[in-house]
Amino acid sequence: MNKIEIDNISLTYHTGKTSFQALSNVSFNIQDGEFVSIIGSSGCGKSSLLGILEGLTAPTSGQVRINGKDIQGPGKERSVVFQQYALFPWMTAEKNVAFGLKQVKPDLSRKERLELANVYLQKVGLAEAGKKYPRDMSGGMQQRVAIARALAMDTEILLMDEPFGAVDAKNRVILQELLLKLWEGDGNQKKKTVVFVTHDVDEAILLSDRIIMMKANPGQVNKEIKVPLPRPRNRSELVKTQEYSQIRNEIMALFFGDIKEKIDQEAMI
Ligand SMILES: Nc1ncnc2c1ncn2[C@@H]1O[C@H](COP(=O)(O)OP(=O)(O)OP(=O)(O)O)[C@@H](O)[C@H]1O
Repeated sequence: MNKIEIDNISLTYHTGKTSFQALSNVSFNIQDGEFVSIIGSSGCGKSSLLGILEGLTAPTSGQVRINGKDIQGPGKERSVVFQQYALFPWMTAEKNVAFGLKQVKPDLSRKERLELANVYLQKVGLAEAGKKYPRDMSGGMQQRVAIARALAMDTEILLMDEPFGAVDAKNRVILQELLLKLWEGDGNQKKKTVVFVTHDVDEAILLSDRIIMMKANPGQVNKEIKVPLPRPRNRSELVKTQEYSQIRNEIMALFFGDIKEKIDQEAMI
């Protein structure tokens, strides 16, 4: 079943007298419970597309349907994790997580919200950090809180815009493993539909069922690439397989094709 239908989306930004077409005729569907990454060179419109899925940006033309209905703005079935942790600095970790719950589970009491917040902080390895403020946490810890907040909201769809882009290499690997473990679950829970924007090819292959490669000027879908690697996935085993190398090589060739013109132009300057 299609969870998300992106139907011929175009987006033009207008700034003063100038206009810029960021997206052109973007169409693809995302299945219920599918993990889809959007990847492509800088400026190809990945964040713009995610903003449209979030409901904060209206496309200039085209439609996005979720569960078969046109979206009219942000909705309770979607939660978002950004690159910058977007935590409220004046709230403790548990209150940041509980705040997200207030919007989607208004029937819970304050005490119940804080309890649930702590359950999710525990899931992301922050059982002891509930009373800490963002200023007292590392970037990696803050991003765990942001993930806990999104997961605690228990929305059907999780939109993630380069969520590990601002953390160091070691924490990036740890957070990728954590997300993979939480999303794959133990096979008994219903999987969330995830749309994950990244620049990192290996991250996209490790996590995704399918990768949407975009290209720039204007932003459009270049190719959809299936990632039929078995789950649960193990990074160290995966990278040794021929299938992994094939997918990686295909993506790198597409990337290079997209940026070659720019490299050639700069070489002539
Ligand atoms: N509010 C805006 N007004 C005008 N132009 C914009 C606006 N937001 C984005 N753009 C332009 O639209 C294009 C796509 O931007 P977007 O941030 O969606 O790309 P991206 O693929 O996410 O880039 P990156 O990987 O660098 O984050 C870029 O050229 C950008 O400069």
